[in-house]
Amino acid sequence: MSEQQNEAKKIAGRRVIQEFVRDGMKLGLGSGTTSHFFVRELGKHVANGMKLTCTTTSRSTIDVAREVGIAITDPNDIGELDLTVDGPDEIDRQFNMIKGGGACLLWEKIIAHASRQMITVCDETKIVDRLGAFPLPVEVVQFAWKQTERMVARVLEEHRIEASIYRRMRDGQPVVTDSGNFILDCKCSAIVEPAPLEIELNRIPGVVENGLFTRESAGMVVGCFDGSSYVKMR
Ligand SMILES: O=C[C@H](O)[C@H](O)[C@H](O)COP(=O)(O)O
Repeated sequence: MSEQQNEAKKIAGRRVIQEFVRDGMKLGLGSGTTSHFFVRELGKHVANGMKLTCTTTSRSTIDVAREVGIAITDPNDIGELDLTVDGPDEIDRQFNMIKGGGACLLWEKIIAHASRQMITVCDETKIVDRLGAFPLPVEVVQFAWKQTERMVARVLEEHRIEASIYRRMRDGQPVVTDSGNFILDCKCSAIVEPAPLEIELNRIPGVVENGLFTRESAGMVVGCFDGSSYVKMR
């Protein structure tokens, strides 16, 4: 990842705080490198006295938040959130996203839906004309995962999507999510109709959640390589 891209992520995070975060809010903190830059920026405001009640979308974000002095509330004890800020792996101009490159999609979707508003934070490289270059993650229970994989392949085929599906591995071991599940990464041809695909994948027994987020994002805050940023609302 280039230094320029990291800088664009930081710029976007600062802009989110400026435009959307207010004292007293209940916030959902997203996962991944972009969200972590945002959390680190937020830590500076908390250190300067901003009062926030925060919960997170992954164990990794809990660690980053604590590191920068942000207390984390159990999601069961927070009620409805005002705002969740989270990053995509890809986002199109209709605000459809692929998420889950860091295996956090399930908690991310739960927390996004627990919030009155979700804002996407990203650098300009994440914006695409059509979803599908980034492999679509599907979180599945461990039991009979190869059967679930066959059913995922069938649904993708029904959507006329050519796909290669791989169980995600790291250091020779299957990746296990924060909820104890596996991830199937689906390297797809272009995803033309993400909204029905999102629903149909989730109808498969064994699928816990998939990385298509077609309804959640209310707007995007984009950091650019030239140092500028912009906000686009749905
Ligand atoms: O599971 C991970 C999340 O969906 C991330 O928010 C997503 O992968 C984007 O991560 P990054 O900001 O590192 O590109």
